[in-house]
Amino acid sequence: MLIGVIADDFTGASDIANTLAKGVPGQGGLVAMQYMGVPEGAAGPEVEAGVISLKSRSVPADDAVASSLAALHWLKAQGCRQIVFKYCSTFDSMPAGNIGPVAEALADALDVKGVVACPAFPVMRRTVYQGHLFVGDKLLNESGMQNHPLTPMTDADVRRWLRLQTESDVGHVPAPVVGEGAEAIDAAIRACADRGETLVIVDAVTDEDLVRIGQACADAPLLTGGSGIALGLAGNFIAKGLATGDRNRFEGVAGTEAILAGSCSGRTRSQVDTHARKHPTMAVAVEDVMDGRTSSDDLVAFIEANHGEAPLVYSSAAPEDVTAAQTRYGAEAVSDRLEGLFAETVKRLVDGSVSRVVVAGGETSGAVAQALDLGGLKIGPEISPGVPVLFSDKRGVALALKSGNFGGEDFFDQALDALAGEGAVHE
Ligand SMILES: Nc1ncnc2c1ncn2[C@@H]1O[C@H](COP(=O)(O)OP(=O)(O)O)[C@@H](O)[C@H]1O
Ligand SMILES: O=C(O)[C@@H](O)C(=O)COP(=O)(O)O
Repeated sequence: MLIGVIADDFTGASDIANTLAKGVPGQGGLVAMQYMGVPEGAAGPEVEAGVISLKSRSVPADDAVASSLAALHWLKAQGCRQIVFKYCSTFDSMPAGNIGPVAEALADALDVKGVVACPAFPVMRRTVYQGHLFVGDKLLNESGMQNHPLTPMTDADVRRWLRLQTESDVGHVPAPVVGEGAEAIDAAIRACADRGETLVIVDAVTDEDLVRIGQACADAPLLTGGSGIALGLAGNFIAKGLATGDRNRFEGVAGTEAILAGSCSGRTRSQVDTHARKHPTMAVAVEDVMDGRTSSDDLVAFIEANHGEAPLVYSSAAPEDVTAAQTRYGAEAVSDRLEGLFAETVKRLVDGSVSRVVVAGGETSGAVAQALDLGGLKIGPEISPGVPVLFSDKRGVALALKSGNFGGEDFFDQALDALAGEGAVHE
């Protein structure tokens, strides 16, 4: 294994696994495998990029640090030369963490300072400029992310947000330096390290910026960021002759299907509305779940009654409804119950006949994937930017784990087709 990734959620893990597997146009990428938590045995010898999915974004900081260090330990034991800590391109975190504490703990363990921190993902219009994170032309805190149910992002200055979470000061490499190229970036990062800054926010507005940053960090033991931070990394290993540019092949999975949405992002809610115009959908009301009137029996029955019709169950709701539910029952209690409901539902469906599963929402995907005994997931073709086909040889199941904010309007149809081996849009 050449490169090891510690991802703080499951959709984020498949996002960066996709980047590493896609690699460089014309040159190919790395043989990538996504693991659900820290695996017990050793990785297969063919794996060049191992991506460990943790559910550490919204847990207490100490727990996030402990699971990330366990992941680091396993990845180092597989021979990884470079580690990436992957978090969300919208920098999802609370003022108390977990991005800062985990990144600093990994840096300490690897004895390194001047570690890049760059959430930019230009293809999804997340850019970092003057240390501020934008979604399209909106500052992060005006992009809708200020309403996130678990990690409301109320400050777009990621240097200031990260400083709330870190022990040492946070450095910054501005866009003009990034534009100068790998050498200038490397020198600027070294200067930050010399000042004792453990983490360094690096501006990036385009994919080319990210490739330059990746090249500057070819020998860095640790990088942190969104999936964009990996854009140049597969190429570094291929250029050194350490990787061949091969990737997994995927033929498609036949069988019945289920779609579950627990994301409340604007994008997912709009995808749900679009899907509902053509397919059977079931809305899951929080109060019915909390009061025990809706259980996995209802969801399983609905999906099974609509096999072949792309059935969708969703709890996705508008910000005012989310706030009302959280005020009434408590945010953690609502998330726990909904995630538990989706997890139990999928477990029962996959134990039955379902073999194509699409999930919207990072935390929701984490709960669902943990409930299934999937083993390592191979990375197949890209369905939509940041969302690849995943397939489990162990269970004969193909999945798409979609970040709430990712995918086009007809994502759910597109994903089911791709899981069947038809019509994946990118290679
Ligand atoms: N109607 C709802 N009210 C309150 N919380 C909800 C509702 N529906 C889903 N949630 C919770 O909100 C969280 C959404 O997070 P996540 O699944 O990561 O989506 P995203 O990818 O958009 O961040 C989950 O914990 C989910 O259980
Ligand atoms: O970086 C990203 O935007 C995604 O890979 C990601 O982490 C998404 O998280 P969720 O929106 O919670 O699914």
